[in-house]
Amino acid sequence: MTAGIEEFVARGTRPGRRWRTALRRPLALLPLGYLALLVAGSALAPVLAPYSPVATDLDQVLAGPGRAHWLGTDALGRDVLTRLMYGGQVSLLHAGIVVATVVGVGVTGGIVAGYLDGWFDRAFTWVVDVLLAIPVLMTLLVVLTVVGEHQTVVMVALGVLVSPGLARVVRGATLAVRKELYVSAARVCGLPHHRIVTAHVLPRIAGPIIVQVSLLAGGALLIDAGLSYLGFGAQPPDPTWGDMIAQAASVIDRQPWLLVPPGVVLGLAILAFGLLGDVVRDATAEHPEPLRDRLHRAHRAPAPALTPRKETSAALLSLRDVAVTLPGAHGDQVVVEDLDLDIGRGETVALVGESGCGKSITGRAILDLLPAGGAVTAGSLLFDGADLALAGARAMRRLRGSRIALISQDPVGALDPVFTVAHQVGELVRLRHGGSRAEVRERTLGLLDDVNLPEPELVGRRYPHELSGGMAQRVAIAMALAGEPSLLIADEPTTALDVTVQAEVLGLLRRLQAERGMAILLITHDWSVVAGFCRRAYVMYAGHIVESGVVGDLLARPRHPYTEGLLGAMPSRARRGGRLAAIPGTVPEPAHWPRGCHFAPRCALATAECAEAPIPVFEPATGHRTRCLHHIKLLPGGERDDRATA
Ligand SMILES: Nc1ncnc2c1ncn2[C@@H]1O[C@H](COP(=O)(O)OP(=O)(O)OP(=O)(O)O)[C@@H](O)[C@H]1O
Repeated sequence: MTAGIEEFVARGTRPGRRWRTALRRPLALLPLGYLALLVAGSALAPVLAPYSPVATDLDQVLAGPGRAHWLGTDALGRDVLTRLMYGGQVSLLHAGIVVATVVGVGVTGGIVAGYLDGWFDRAFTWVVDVLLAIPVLMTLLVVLTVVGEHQTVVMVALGVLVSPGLARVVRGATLAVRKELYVSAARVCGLPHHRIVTAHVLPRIAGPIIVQVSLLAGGALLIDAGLSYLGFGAQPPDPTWGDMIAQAASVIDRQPWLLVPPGVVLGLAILAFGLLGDVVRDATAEHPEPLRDRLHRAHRAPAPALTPRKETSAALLSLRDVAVTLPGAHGDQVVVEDLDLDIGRGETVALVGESGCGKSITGRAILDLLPAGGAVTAGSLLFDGADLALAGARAMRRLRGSRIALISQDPVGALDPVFTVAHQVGELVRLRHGGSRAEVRERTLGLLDDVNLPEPELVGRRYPHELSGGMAQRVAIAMALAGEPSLLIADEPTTALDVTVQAEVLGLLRRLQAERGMAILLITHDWSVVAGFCRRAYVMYAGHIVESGVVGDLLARPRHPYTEGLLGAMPSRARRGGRLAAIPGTVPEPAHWPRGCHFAPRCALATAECAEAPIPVFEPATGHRTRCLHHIKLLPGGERDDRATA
């Protein structure tokens, strides 16, 4: 891609620039200019208006437009232009109050509810539903009867009454953006909530909000005029546009012209707000969706040689008897149970198993990023000696991204599509290390260079949709490294990449781990990745760790039928010309876990006692554990040194 095209793409995708360009179009300039004229005319009325708004001239009653009175006079001989200017003060102020209330109540509430989810969202949705059931006009009339003379209160009440509709739209939009991987990634990186909302959520939902608010502003002007028309607005002799229309209507048979100035001014103001909304909607609609299905570049590179790993025995992360519960269709459901897992400093450990076994949920439990309603309901999660389960949300936020980082299987989705690579990496560098612009830039480029991105400056200027899958994963790794974590959780980091790029990314992770002494928990279902990358592995099945040990031992002497079945399904282990062995059946949903061994219904070795009670953990060899009653049968002439550890 040439620099010119890149510049064009960048110009086309950055929301701020797109909006500025959109707002410079004639279609936008016209309503903007008109509204600016109205605001300036009203604000400067005391200086610019030719007469006093209440000055009467009974010799000039119902005069048409002329030199003395450009827009004529009303039934009391008051200057129409002057009253239009002063009337604008009231009408525009009232519309402003309604809009401010809607933004304060509806927009802010909708964003907070959609972003926080959980009990606040449920309570907010309930309140919104109740408010939506209240008839706006009738309630407004009641408010007018009670506090009619306090127009500000009336307008605030109107704002509150019309807020629920917008709150729902905003909540829905925020909820959708919140589920985007790049928002989760921002949370994993430890960005504070207010920064995530302002930098990553708001830009994505600002379009619909502005469209709705501009339409509401026009609607508020109309309602305000309607109330004045009905005599509920500001009291005479103060002018309002609605009151001027009402007075013109009463003398329409004597001077029809009198209806034209306030009618046209009001009508054009409503039209201007509507047009502005259209322009913003068009600008938003032109925003291209990120191209997530970009082709990955395949480079024919030899598999990187294994480099020695720095490993020590001291446990950095130690999980004991951990249980995780998630909300299910029939109430809370245990999805991870009785889980023990250790990772030493600088160690690379795999968590391996089929889809749906609970690997990702385990990773998310460590990061305190469980789905809404999920919780660690038993056990301890010690990280560097401190229990994460007791750490509290604030401490976890500080820990995420700095001491523990995450990379996921969808690197493009983990990047915010509206910011450049350098902006996103730089944001984390600034958060973690502070420093001047130049220092942040230097560190950012250093990180991009560290992850082997060619021409870091050029890549830094790109947007996520301009990256290949491999490049995006390198950027995600650079972001994870920004806080110099001591533990990196890599959740299927190479699943979405083609084989050659997979090898490059694994090689990169291996180099970074060796250089930085960082521990890695690799979540995967791919034994070839485990074999080439990890020292130890935990095999997970239906919420249980069923076997763990040094990878070489697991590959050579699996002690659980599930591990044996998984290894048998590896293409590299299949006999030439033979069929791939597959484990019959599928992983059961947590609601259908058997009482005893979870694997029993799919296991060829299962006996009646497997189904009777939970299976204890055995340690047939030092450091090699299995949750199988029949593990001896897996070794011809099996060893008889079993010790139950649980
Ligand atoms: N947001 C959620 N709400 C309720 N249940 C969930 C949620 N996410 C996952 N689960 C359930 O938790 C269990 C474990 O899922 P998890 O995603 O951890 O599996 P996994 O082994 O990582 O699989 P995959 O490799 O497909 O991600 C599954 O039964 C799944 O249905």
